[in-house]
Order: sequence, then C-alpha cells, then structure tokens
Amino acid sequence: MPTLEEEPLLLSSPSCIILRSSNPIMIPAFRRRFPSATTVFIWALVLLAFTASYITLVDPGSSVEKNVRSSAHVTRANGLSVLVTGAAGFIGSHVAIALKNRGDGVVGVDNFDNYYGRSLKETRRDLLELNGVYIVDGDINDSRLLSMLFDTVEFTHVMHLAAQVGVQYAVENPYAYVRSNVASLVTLLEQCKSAHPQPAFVWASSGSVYGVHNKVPYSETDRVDPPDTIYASTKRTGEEITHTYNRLHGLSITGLRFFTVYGPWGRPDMAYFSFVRNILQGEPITIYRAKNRVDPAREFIYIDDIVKGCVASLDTSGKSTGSGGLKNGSAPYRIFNLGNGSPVTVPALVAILEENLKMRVEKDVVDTCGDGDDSFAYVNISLAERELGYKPTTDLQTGLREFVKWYLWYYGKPLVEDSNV
Ligand SMILES: O=C(O)[C@H]1O[C@H](OP(=O)(O)OP(=O)(O)OC[C@H]2O[C@@H](n3ccc(=O)[nH]c3=O)[C@H](O)[C@@H]2O)[C@H](O)[C@@H](O)[C@@H]1O
Repeated sequence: MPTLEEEPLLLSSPSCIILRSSNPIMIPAFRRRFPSATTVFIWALVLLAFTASYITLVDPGSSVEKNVRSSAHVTRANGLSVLVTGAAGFIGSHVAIALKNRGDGVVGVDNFDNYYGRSLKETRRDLLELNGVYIVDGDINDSRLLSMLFDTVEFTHVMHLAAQVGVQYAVENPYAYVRSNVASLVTLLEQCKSAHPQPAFVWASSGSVYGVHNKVPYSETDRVDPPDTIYASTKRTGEEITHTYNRLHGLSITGLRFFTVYGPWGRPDMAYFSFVRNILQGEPITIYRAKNRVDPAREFIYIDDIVKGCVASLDTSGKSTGSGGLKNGSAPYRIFNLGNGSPVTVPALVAILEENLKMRVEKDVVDTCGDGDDSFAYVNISLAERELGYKPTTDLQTGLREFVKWYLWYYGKPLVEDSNV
C-alpha cells in the first residue's frame, strides 16, 4: 500500500497541505473530528458553486428559464418545438433561424468551444437573439442541464448538430471527437429516451462515413466501412448508436450525411473559407492532390439547400413510440445523403473564387499518397429527393458569390485580420 507521501492524488489535492505536517499520524485523525479552516473553506466554495448553478438551471424564476420558455414559444398551428444543439454553429444557426421564422418554438444550446475561435459563434448568437432564438451556453455532456431543458419544454423534436468537426484536427486531438461526437450523443439520447413523450431525433452524421469507398455515386444502402479518419469513425459510431436507441427504445431517428456545406456565416477551418482569406491577403494556398496526381473533388452544398433538407427531415420524421425508456412499437430509422449529385474539383473551386474576387492566388500543389477514389465524393441523392422533397437549387458560382459578399461585409475591405477567428 502506498504511504501518504507516495500517493500522487493526495499530494496534488488541497489536503496535502495538512498531510505535510510534522506529525503525519496524528493529523488525519484530527482532521476527521475537526476539519481545518482550509477544508471548511473549500467545502463552502463547492457548496456555493453548486447552489449558484442549481439556482441558474432549475429555479423557475431564473432568467435562463424565462428565456428558454419564451424562445420555445410556438406561433403557428401545429408548429414544432425543437431543441437545436450546436445552435451557434454554422448549420445550427441557419436551421434555428429558419424554424423560428416559420413559427416553430426553438431553443438552442451550444458550448461555444474554441475550435475555430469564439467570436464568430458569439456574433451568430447575437443574430439568433435578434430572431427570437435563445441559446443556452452549456454542454450537452451535462445531463443536469439537459434535464432542466426537458423539464421546462416538451420538445417534439431534437435537431442535433453539435459536434467536433474538421477532418484533419482529428489526427491531432482524437479525444475531442470521442467526447463530442460519441459521449455527448449518448447523453442526449438518454435524455430523449426518458422523455414523456419522446421527441423525434434528427442529427448530423457525415458524408465522410463512406471512407475508403470505391463505388460512386455513394448510396445510403452501400457498405460504408472502413472509415478513413477518426472523425468519420465517430460519425459512423453515432449511426450505430442511434440505430440501437431506435430498436431498443422506440426513438424516431433520422441521420443526415452532410457533404461539404458552405455559405455565409460558414466555418473558418474549411478550405473555401481559408482560400478566400488567403486570396485577399495575397498569400499562397495549398492544393492537395491525391495519388496519381488526381485532383480531389467534393460535393459542395450551399447552406440554404442544407437547411431545407434539415427542415424537411424534421417535418417527415414520424413519431417516437416509446415513453420513459419503454418502447411501444417500432419507430422510423432513416439515413439520407445530403449532397447535390455534382462533384467539383478543388482547383475548379479555387478558379471560381478567383473569378469572384477578381484576384489571382499562388498555388502550392502538394501530392499526397491518398487514394484517388476516396478523395472523390460523388453522391446519389435520390432517396432524399423522394422522401424529403430535397432538391438543391444553388449552383457553386451563385453560392460562392453569396459567400464572398458576406465575407467582405463581415470582415470589411481591406481585410482586417481577426486573430480570434
Ligand atoms: O464531407 C464531410 O463530411 C465533411 O466535409 C468537410 O470536410 P472536407 O470536405 O474535407 O472539407 P475541407 O476541409 O473544406 O476540404 C475540402 C477539400 O479541399 C482540400 N484542401 C483543404 C485545405 C487546403 O488547404 N487545401 C486543400 O486542397 C481537402 O483536401 C479537400 O479535398 C467538413 O469540414 C467536415 O466537417 C464534413 O463533415
């Protein structure tokens, strides 16, 4: 058994101050009967913090609860009541505003993580507030927060868009993906499972689940393994986990495989966004080429088209059948590709941006050993067309023009570097 001095947890805890006394045998016994001033102080702080957070989360008169109730107010007949996770994010903010504008009740939740800086997320929050959508600043890993939200509002639907995004960052920090894309998904599903009545659950999977895939166009019925990134693995895991909740607990599940979504208020970590920044700053860009000098291609989807797909998914989701964790019959389980069926290569994307900005950029072409096939996204969207009435209408030229207009408005011209973005 380790001695007290050898125990690392004790040495790093506040009590080590006491245990480093000249009388190590007597002190613990003394502590048991008469807690030291330090111990009392620490417990008082813990109690205070707990009470404060309890009052903020649960007190019916608290401003958070008033804001949640007001934001959840439905203003149209048969309107939905939707919890949007990741509401300060790119897709979440657009979906939340679209729902609110047609009269649905919408409550947002977002942890404002620092992955690409907070400032853009905070501005999106301001925009949502102007549109009557309140965003709770909190983490969906926090089951107490979720309970408070579900106790306050009877959600008919959950639109789960909170995630750790980015394909490359997963190499650096895989744990962030497991926490955000797997653990918090389970916490949220547990909450939905226990709700009376259970909401229908629509969530963001990803086109990246197709992974090392040799067949194009990608169809929902295709095998999707093996995934080629940790990001893709966590999204694929999410599909399996949601399927289990559907089968065991009667939750209505719709998973949306988003491809490369772009547009105003977009994500600064994505290629099109950083290309515009570099073009305006006169800095070179890197264009990655796959094996055999193949130019990678992506299905770029304009944000308005994706929003229509999300809203249609909510409207057609069908009901969950369970209540309080018990299943009462089978519920829908659906997966849809939300692409646009027309891949564009990265150099073609850059050419459109140069044309829009009337500027040329220096290109560093880097050959990678990536397989040409898995760099080429080409998607069959006929299922979404049939079931959701999904029909993307914005071509890449038009969409990028809108993005560039927004970018110049948001950042001003000449571009001022925002170190927080
Ligand atoms: O399909 C998806 O599921 C994913 O789409 C995007 O991922 P990705 O398509 O890799 O988006 P970008 O990072 O914008 O890259 C687009 C293309 O540009 C290329 N690229 C990226 C950055 C760069 O500097 N140069 C460059 O050539 C990439 O290799 C890729 O072929 C999103 O970032 C993911 O969150 C999303 O889930």
